[in-house]
Order: sequence, then C-alpha cells, then structure tokens
Amino acid sequence: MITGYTGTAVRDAEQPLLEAGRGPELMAKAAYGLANAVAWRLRESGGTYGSSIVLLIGPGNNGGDALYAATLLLNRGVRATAVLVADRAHQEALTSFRLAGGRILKLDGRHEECLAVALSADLVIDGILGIGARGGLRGELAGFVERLAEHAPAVIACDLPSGLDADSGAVSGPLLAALETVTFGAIKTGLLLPPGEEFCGELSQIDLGLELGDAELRRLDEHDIVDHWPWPHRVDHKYSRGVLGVVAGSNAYPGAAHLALRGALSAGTGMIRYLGPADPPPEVVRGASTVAANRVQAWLVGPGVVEDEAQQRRCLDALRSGLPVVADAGALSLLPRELGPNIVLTPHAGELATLLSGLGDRTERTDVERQPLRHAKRAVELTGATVLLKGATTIVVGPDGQVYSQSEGTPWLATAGSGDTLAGIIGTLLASGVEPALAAAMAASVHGRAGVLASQGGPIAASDIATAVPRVLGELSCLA
Ligand SMILES: NC(=O)C1=CN([C@@H]2O[C@H](COP(=O)(O)OP(=O)(O)OC[C@H]3O[C@@H](n4cnc5c(N)ncnc54)[C@H](OP(=O)(O)O)[C@@H]3O)[C@@H](O)[C@H]2O)[C@@H](O)CC1
Ligand SMILES: [K+]
Repeated sequence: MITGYTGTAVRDAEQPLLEAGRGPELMAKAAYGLANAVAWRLRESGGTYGSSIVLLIGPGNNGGDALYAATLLLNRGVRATAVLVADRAHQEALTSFRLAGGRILKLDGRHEECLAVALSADLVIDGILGIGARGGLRGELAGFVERLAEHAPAVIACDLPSGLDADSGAVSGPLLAALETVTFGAIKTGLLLPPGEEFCGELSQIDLGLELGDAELRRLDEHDIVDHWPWPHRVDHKYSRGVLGVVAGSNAYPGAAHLALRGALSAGTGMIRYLGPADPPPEVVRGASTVAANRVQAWLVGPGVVEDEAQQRRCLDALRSGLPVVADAGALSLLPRELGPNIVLTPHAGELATLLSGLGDRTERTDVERQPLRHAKRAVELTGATVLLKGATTIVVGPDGQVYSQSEGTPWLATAGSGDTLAGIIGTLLASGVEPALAAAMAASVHGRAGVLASQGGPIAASDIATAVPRVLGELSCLA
C-alpha cells in the first residue's frame, strides 16, 4: 500500500527532530537520496562523469536540498549550474556548492541566458519550492518557468514539483512536469491526487525516519487487493457469496443494464436478481418487480434509468432499504436526503458538481477538477454517504475520513459504459460484505487493471473491460 501524508503532517513530524538539532542531518539524507536519483538518471542517458545539470533554486530549504545534492554530484564529475530564482537562497548549501566548483547564475533579468543554460543541460533539478510553498509560482519566475516548460526539458523535482500544492494536488500557475519526483520523509498527498499527479512522473521516496501518524490517503496495490478480495471458499454456495439486486436500464437505455450486469458477473458475484425492462443474460435471475420482495445483500441502482418512472421508484426504494447500495448515473439525481455510509455514490466531476449544487453548494465542474479531493470530501460531509469520484485518478472518500486514490487505468477507459461496468464490480463487492470505501477502491483498481489488460495500448469498448476482469482477478489470485 502506498500512503500519502499532508505537508503539514510531514512538518509536524519533522519538528521534534529539528528541535533536537537534527535539521542538517535530515537535509543531508534528503540531498543524498536526490543525488542518487539524479546520478541514476544520468547513468541511464550516457553516464554521470562530464554530464551537466541545472538547478533551479528557490529561497528555502527545498533549494538547500537541491544545492547539497548537486555538491555531491560535483564530486562525482557532474557539471552543475545553479540558477537562483529568488532574492535569497540557503546560505550554507550555496557555499558548499560554490566550494565544490558549482557555477551560479541569477535569474534576475537574465531570462534568455538562464533559459539557454537550462535547455543545454542533461537534467534540470526543480528546487524552487517544497512544502513551504504558498500558492503557485508568481510574477517574473512564473513567466520563466512557463517558457522553460514549453521546451519540455528532462526534470527531476525535489520533494514536489514547484507550484503544486502538497496537500491537495491543486495547480495554480505554470509547473515543470517531472520525469521523477524524489520526495522526502513521506509521499505528500498532492503527489497522489489530480491534477498535480500528472506532473510528478515516477515517484521515489527517501526515508527520513519520521514518526508519522495515520495516513491522510491510501493507494491500494495488488497485495492489498489480494488480501481483501472476497475470494470464494470451497464450501461457499451462491447465496453465501452474496446476492446482488440490480435496478438498471430502461426501454430507452437497455445497454447500461447489460454493462452493469456484465461488470457484476465479471467480478464473481454469487447471484444477481435483475429488476428492469432489459433482457438479462442467462446467468442473471429476474427479480420480483418490487425492491422489497427481493432478498439480496446489496443493490446496484441507476445506470440507464432516466425517463423511466418505475425504475426510478425502485432506485429510491433500494436507497431507503438500509442495505448497501451503489448508486450510479441516473440514481445520483434521485437521492433521498438521508443517506448512510453503506451507500456508495459514483459521480464523475460533472455529476459531483450537480450533486453539490443541488445540496446548496454552488459548484462548477471545473471547481471539482481543480480540487477533486476537497469536493469529494464535501459531498461526504453533506450526504453521509461514501463517494467515489471517477477520473483518470479515482478518489474514494468514506464517511470515517478514509481516502483512497487509485490510478491504474488507461485513458482508453474514458468510454461510454465504462462507469456501468465499474458500478457492477462495486455491487458485487458490496453484496459480498466488503466495507463500502474499500469495496469502491478495490473495484476502481481492478477496473483500471482490466482496462489496461483489455486495451494493450489500443481502444476498448466497455464490454472488453468486463471480459478482462476475470483474467485480472485470476492473475492476482496467483499472488495469494
Ligand atoms: N524541514 C526539514 O527538516 C526538512 C525539509 N526539507 C526540505 O525543505 C523543504 C521545505 O523547506 P521550507 O520550509 O524552507 O520551504 P520551501 O518550500 O523550500 O520555501 C519556502 C519559501 O518560499 C517562499 N515562497 C512560498 N511560496 C512562494 C511562492 N508561491 N512563490 C515564491 N516564493 C514562495 C517563502 O518565502 P516568503 O514568501 O515567506 O518570503 C518561503 O520562505 C521541503 O520541501 C524539503 O525539500 C528536507 O531537507 C528534509 C528536512
Ligand atoms: K521543488
């Protein structure tokens, strides 16, 4: 499992060590880790000796880390130039850099020269701002970084890409996209959240021996899925594995029902009872026409139910049943005022904006895209439900504050019906008794992996995702 911590949590954990006079030791560890990462990249592209790096150095300790790392690299035969982008820099680090033979330039009014130097380097080290940043890059510096970014240089970010908010992943102003981000003490939450995540490249973490509390955010890996997936036991039967009720599809939209059912079947449900006008596949049992008359362990409601009053009534009945429910698509505009934590809402950014606006918090789609975690948390606060916010990185927030961020997918997953399949997988897990936030996060992970497997780099249809899910689970089960 990957865990994410806020910049504030990292600062708090560092504080006792700083008070004990161990600041220089922490910085030395950070610099050593960064230097190794840079050396590794330089070796990959032809060798360290004689190669050149340019450091963009801001006013704080982030710049200090980069300068100390470069000092180590100068001693290994790397040529290094520091471009000082602020009116001050970490003095001790700058002195050791200079003494080791580093060249120093000031950005102040010399953009053309600094740009040319940066673009001629093998690697650029972004040491402008770290967790001490307040807002994005501004003024003259923002203009310089914007111009540099247009040339897409090879960048390694020191702790985090400068201008990215360490806690939220929000981006304001220009940013250098990194090949790799070498982060210190703990992975900051902003590096695992959109939109900032897209600028981080590969993540590597340098351990500083900090004592951190509970993580703010979790990202499940394949071992977590293996540990928590409801694998069937030899003595299980269809009822013991969980029965899922599905209210999906309408005369106008039968396809959504098919894809949701296929999603649920692909994840290994014990049994499905289907309510609606679509023709279900042979593995699915037709349920009684009212929600109350069906014995199930969980409900999946909403895909393709617009313009069908009978289906919409069933959605509402399921949402009021007290059972775990995954509410997708059309069900999101039918929500009763009171929802429990065992209801999983699965909006995309636009649907979340509509949901929040409907609850009195005027929100635009772009607001959600800029700060997805903040808005997903707000929806949990206002509804009491579990929220899965779909996107290239899918965020899940549970009512107890658990946050998951899953990013296994491929852009090809952005296709009609993909969400119906995801809802089906969540439904199967809920019916098996998996706790809602974990069910949603595992489903997002498996759905993403299935998308990648089905795609092989090319386009996919939503039904291809369902077809690939059993193979993904088969491969994961081998790790058990
Ligand atoms: N603590 C430790 O033990 C360890 C910390 N480590 C390292 O330290 C980093 C944190 O260092 P830090 O606290 O000095 O903050 P950092 O981000 O370098 O700069 C803040 C300065 O920038 C300025 N500034 C702020 N926003 C701005 C903006 N938008 N645009 C322009 N300027 C802006 C602001 O100046 P002000 O505006 O207040 O005058 C402030 O002085 C951390 O990320 C990690 O790399 C590691 O070595 C491990 C041990
Ligand atoms: K940085």
